[in-house]
Amino acid sequence: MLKVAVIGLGTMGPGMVARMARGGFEVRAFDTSDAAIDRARVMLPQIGAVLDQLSITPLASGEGAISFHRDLAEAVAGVDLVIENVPERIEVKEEVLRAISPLVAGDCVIASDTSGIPITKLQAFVVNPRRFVGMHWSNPPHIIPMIEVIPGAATAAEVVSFISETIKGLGLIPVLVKKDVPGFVENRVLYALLRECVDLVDQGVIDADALDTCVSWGIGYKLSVIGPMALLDMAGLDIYQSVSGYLNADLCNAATVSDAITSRTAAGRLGMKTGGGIYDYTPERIKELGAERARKLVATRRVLEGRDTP
Ligand SMILES: NC(=O)c1ccc[n+]([C@@H]2O[C@H](COP(=O)([O-])OP(=O)(O)OC[C@H]3O[C@@H](n4cnc5c(N)ncnc54)[C@H](O)[C@@H]3O)[C@@H](O)[C@H]2O)c1
Ligand SMILES: Cc1ncc(CO)c(C(=O)O)c1O
Repeated sequence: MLKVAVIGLGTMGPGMVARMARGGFEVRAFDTSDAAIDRARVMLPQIGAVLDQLSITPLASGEGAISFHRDLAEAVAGVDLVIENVPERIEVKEEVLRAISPLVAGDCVIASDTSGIPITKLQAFVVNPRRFVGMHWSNPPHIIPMIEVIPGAATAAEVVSFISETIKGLGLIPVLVKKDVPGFVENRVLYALLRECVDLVDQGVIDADALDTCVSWGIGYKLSVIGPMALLDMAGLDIYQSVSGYLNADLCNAATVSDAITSRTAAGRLGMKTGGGIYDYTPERIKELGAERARKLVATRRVLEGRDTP
């Protein structure tokens, strides 16, 4: 049985912990915050119910044990894989990786769930960079099956294979990112899209809720079935060439973050986690949205996997 430690139990942690335990791994869950540990404990049953709805059943050998830890050495002792999952600030990741690295066995693999900090940069913070790799999950991690695998400059080929096979062994989908570029692939695409969306709302081209409807029921819906490269062939490369010819130069290419975002974060409006961001949320509405989105994501995934042919 694979032994895994997840370091950081915030937005991503509980779903990762539950998903790997469901795959039979022994999972050690660590956070420096008691509140985060308590929240993760509370979330596990509801995450498990979503995994049941996805027909992601425990292996015959049963679900892996989950243990919670406040002592880092205890959390990572004897594990095969450590997943660093702390805030997306390189100074925090450096501190955590430098703390973890001397505590693990020589053959232990350390992976980062970073959203886009180059793996080669993070490799500088561990004793054995050959055993360090990017393992970028997507939110919500217990539902989205695709995980990016990103080798850094020093990552050993067998470590890439190990992580890819581990992901496959969970019934998830590893995608190899061949070059260690900032943002990897998923977030480069997502952030190009988000930059354009924020700019369109900033310019008054469309209201925020109408933009969400436009993208979700237009390209979002389509891309869930037809990937971008396949879409080019469906639309016609001649159409893409003609439209790009006049549109590319007009797209947002801002190198800075919109004031609409920076003013909100400065005011503490971070989104659902603070009760308001682009939209406002009550605790009840957050719960409603969480359940509704999980239900819809589960139903969509079941259809995409061919489990529920309507
Ligand atoms: N939120 C997303 O949509 C998403 C998706 C994929 C990947 N990621 C990436 O995953 C990582 C974690 O993201 P998140 O959204 O879960 O962050 P988060 O801020 O929600 O949670 C971070 C957790 O780390 C804990 N923490 C802080 N310092 C710590 C330390 N020294 N040791 C152990 N725990 C510590 C915090 O208490 C918190 O519980 C980031 O690198 C992020 O970019 C985020
Ligand atoms: C806004 C945003 N930023 C990063 C990520 C993943 O690293 C996500 C996501 O997983 O959905 C995201 O929505």
